[in-house]
Amino acid sequence: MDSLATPLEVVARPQLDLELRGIRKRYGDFTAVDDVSLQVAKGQFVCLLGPSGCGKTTTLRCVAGLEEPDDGGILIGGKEVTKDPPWQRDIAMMFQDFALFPHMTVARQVGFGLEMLKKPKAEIARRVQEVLKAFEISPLADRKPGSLSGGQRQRVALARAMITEPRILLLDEPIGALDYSLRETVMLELKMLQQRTGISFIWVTHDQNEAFSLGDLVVVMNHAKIEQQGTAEEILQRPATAFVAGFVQGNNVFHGRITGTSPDALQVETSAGRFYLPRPVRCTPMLGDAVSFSVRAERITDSLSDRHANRLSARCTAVEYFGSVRRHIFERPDGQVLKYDQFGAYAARIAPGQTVQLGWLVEETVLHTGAVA
Ligand SMILES: Nc1ncnc2c1ncn2[C@@H]1O[C@H](COP(=O)(O)OP(=O)(O)OP(=O)(O)O)[C@@H](O)[C@H]1O
Repeated sequence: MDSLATPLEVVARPQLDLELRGIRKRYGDFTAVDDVSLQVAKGQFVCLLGPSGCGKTTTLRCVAGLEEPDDGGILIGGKEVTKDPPWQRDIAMMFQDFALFPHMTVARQVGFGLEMLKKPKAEIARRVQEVLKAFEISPLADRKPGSLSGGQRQRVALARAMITEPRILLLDEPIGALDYSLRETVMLELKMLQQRTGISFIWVTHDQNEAFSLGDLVVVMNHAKIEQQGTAEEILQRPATAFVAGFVQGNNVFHGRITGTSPDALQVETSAGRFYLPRPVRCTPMLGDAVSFSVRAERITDSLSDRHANRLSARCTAVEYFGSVRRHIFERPDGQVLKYDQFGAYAARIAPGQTVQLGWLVEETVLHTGAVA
């Protein structure tokens, strides 16, 4: 076995489908993936989420064996594969453009992976029939990709990827090319398929709705690094960094300095005023430290009581109605913009132009404590 570039001992952990140990990939002077570590449990649905260019696809290509990392190690099913070619890894890959072969029939296309593995012809024919049936594309068996709709092409690409029953399916923006109207149905189907087959999915997307509704584990990347990984709820409710808080929908992010500490609270001075935060358990910020924190738009209220220690006044500049929520946008003279969401079924109370006192509880304020794995 090749030794890993990291000094870590290789310990087989068969319960993990995938383990990345500090992988790094450079193109000349540019680092596309920087010290990325990740553990994917058996049958997990993992979404790599982040803005364009943050390194999601490069990470996926390293797992696939299409790129070789400069440092770090990759284990699939407990076996080190860092230098193995793609076909020796227990994976399959599906791309955004589906990468179908234009001159091949659907049936041949779907069986291609088994042909490459030199399986007997009779076995290939039987498996192709089964898989075409499972993906409800049997009537398309003799058609070529050019005559298929986007949704049909997507099914063919998926059937082709899954026929070899890989341990891990790598999907790069797999529904990015589909109409919006189709996406929700396809997402639900894919989630059910993933759960039924127990194959781990590593799904790259820049769409947070996709990531949060599908992923058992969501990995947020920025500038080649992992900023935070966790469940959708952990990331939405406890963003670890100002980047994550700003990237996911619905957070108000503040920057300031610590001006007071007590055993259970921190006092932070910002351009929008003084605010109070629960003192974190795992780190001890010091007086004068620069910090950032956030509060979610639905945690804010304009019905204030003595309990709302965090308050500010701001002018409403816009109200947007989304059905389930009514979002108010506020601005302050110091430039701080604030989002305040009300349950959409409630009657409108605030109109653009009004200046309103807003507040939230100390315990609803989240201090960003840095990258969290
Ligand atoms: N072969 C290459 N040579 C040079 N730079 C590259 C190469 N491949 C990727 N990069 C750069 O590495 C960075 C990360 O690219 P990557 O495709 O992994 O990002 P991404 O997060 O998947 O973005 P997107 O969502 O736009 O696909 C980008 O700045 C990209 O230009």
